[in-house]
Amino acid sequence: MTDVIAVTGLTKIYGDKRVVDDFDITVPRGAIYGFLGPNGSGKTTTIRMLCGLLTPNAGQGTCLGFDIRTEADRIKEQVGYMTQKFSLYEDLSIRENLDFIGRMYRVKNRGERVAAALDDLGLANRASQLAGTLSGGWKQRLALAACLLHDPKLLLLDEPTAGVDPKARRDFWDEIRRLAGQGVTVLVSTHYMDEAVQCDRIAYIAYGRKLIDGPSAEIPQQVGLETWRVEGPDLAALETRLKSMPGIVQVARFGSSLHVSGTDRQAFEKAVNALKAEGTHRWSQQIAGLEEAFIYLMAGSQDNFAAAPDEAASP
Ligand SMILES: Nc1ncnc2c1ncn2[C@@H]1O[C@H](COP(=O)(O)OP(=O)(O)OP(=O)(O)O)[C@@H](O)[C@H]1O
Repeated sequence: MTDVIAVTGLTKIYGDKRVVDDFDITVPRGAIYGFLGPNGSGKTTTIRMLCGLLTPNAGQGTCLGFDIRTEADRIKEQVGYMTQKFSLYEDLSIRENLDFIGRMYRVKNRGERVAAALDDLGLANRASQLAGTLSGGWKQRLALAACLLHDPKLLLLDEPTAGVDPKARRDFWDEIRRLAGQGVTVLVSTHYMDEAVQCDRIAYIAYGRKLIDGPSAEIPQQVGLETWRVEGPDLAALETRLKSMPGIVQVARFGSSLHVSGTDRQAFEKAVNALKAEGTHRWSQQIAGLEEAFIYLMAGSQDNFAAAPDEAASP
């Protein structure tokens, strides 16, 4: 089995709303697969269908070689799922939480495994502390340790670093890469661009529909942005002007420069050439990166609660 996840047509309907609509995904073994999209776009619902926690209204496929509809129990045994909200018991100690998870998964040599996890975490001397008293970064590390206790082959991480400081996020990603190097497959949802860049592949979802999917290095090309970088005086005023010009679809501030993008080459170049002719700023052509592509996609779909699905069909 080379594909750890292979599903097609996944659909989930709540009331009259298709919160996940005809979703396909293939995740190869050992990949770090980024799952991006605005709030309410259906990422959590999809993750839950993939591991058999939710039954889809339509669609089929396998996770870890097991049928997502009929073999959910087998899938759950081999998946480590880190939920968006801290899901350990705040009023149990760190050790009690790990021990409880170990029991649930019938982990062999449980005492040793829990002790090793506490050592790895650097929490051995605080094992009796209540989990609820840990800081956000430590809670996240504990949650990751807990979902690794049974040696899962697949990690499903739902916004694991939300609200965590940059150092803790970096450490977390070092650990994710180490695990992927050992052959663990990782599907991770995130809103952070610096994390998206670290993924081998990315799927972008809005209103339950997949808008784009590919190797992260190829996403900017798929989005098709032409980009220029502008430096010079009074960028705020220039930004306002640029935003009102036809052909310009995005103006993003990057430090002391603006990255100006368009998708219709002719209209875009006409706008850029008019401003360049004024001679007030330095213009240099830029290859659009994942960051520009991501800002563009996010801007096009904003928050999924804010508009009707038909308005989100294209970014
Ligand atoms: N049990 C449910 N009943 C009704 N609607 C639901 C249910 N679960 C999720 N939804 C709706 O489905 C949509 C997708 O939610 P989901 O949590 O999957 O999105 P998400 O992309 O994970 O969002 P976020 O980034 O905010 O976590 C939302 O509009 C949500 O309100």
